Amino acid sequence: MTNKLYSIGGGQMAEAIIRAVIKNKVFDKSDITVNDISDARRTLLENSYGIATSENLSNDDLAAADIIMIAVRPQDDLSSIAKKIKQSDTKAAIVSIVAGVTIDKLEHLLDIKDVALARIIPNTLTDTGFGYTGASLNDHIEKEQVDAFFKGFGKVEYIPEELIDTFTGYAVAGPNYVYNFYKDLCNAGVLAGLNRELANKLALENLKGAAAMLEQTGKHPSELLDINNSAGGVGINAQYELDNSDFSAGIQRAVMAAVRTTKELGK
Ligand SMILES: NC(=O)C1=CN([C@@H]2O[C@H](COP(=O)(O)OP(=O)(O)OC[C@H]3O[C@@H](n4cnc5c(N)ncnc54)[C@H](O)[C@@H]3O)[C@@H](O)[C@H]2O)C=CC1
Ligand SMILES: O=C(O)[C@@H]1CCC=N1
Repeated sequence: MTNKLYSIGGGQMAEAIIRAVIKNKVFDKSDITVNDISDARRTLLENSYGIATSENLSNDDLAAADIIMIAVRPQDDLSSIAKKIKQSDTKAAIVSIVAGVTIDKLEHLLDIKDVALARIIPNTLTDTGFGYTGASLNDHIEKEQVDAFFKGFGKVEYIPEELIDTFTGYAVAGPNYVYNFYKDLCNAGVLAGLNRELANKLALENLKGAAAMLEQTGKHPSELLDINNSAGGVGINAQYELDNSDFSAGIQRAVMAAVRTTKELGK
């Protein structure tokens, strides 16, 4: 792929995407430019990845791009950014990674006739090859314009836009729930008397192994729990305490809060 990628915003998520697409040879570093208002971010991106950066949005850069990625936060000045994109007369496909902001709102802000637009929600697992990006396309973009780019930083699931906030709170915030579970499991091991290193190692192995069991067997977790919990035994006693706690509802409330916040941020 020899296209040019121009990212407006070079924060944590843009950096993770850029690192992956360079590593996976979807873009050459010489074909990537990042515009960011932060001196510190521009310096870090130049030094770490050898890509070009710019402090201001230039018409020439925007016009030369094949893909323009909007990677600022929902609270940032999207309106001025959209105006500058329009002024450049660019023919680039616009890809927004901004959580919560709808295609309708983006089309309205950009005010470009038949603009080719994708709203995506990338996953932070970009370095691992795991993690789905959720992508919704408007009526003027061809999947082929962006598919290779999206696959350059993980897996992609094309979904109707009405699902994208749910996808964000559930799947994109998903590693957070797992990190929390891992943290608490490790602490439980330390509480029970294992040293930190051993507790962490055993918990990580179990996370990977349990995921592999779910994937390989295709069984519902309740079936696997039935195998593991012998009558009157260790597992069923642990199960009783989990069932008697806020464990299930806590996870479900957290996901619902994440979905709700995604919707609120986009307003
Ligand atoms: N961090 C995450 O896990 C995920 C983030 N996102 C979305 O990605 C977007 C960026 O998130 P992060 O990278 O985490 O935030 P961040 O705060 O690390 O990055 C935002 C960057 O935009 C720059 N910026 C702000 N206003 C600007 C402007 N007018 N012109 C140019 N640059 C400007 C800031 O200096 C900063 O470097 C957000 O909209 C977020 O919803 C989407 C999926 C996951
Ligand atoms: O918390 C955040 O801002 C990002 C956006 C979606 C998931 N995490």
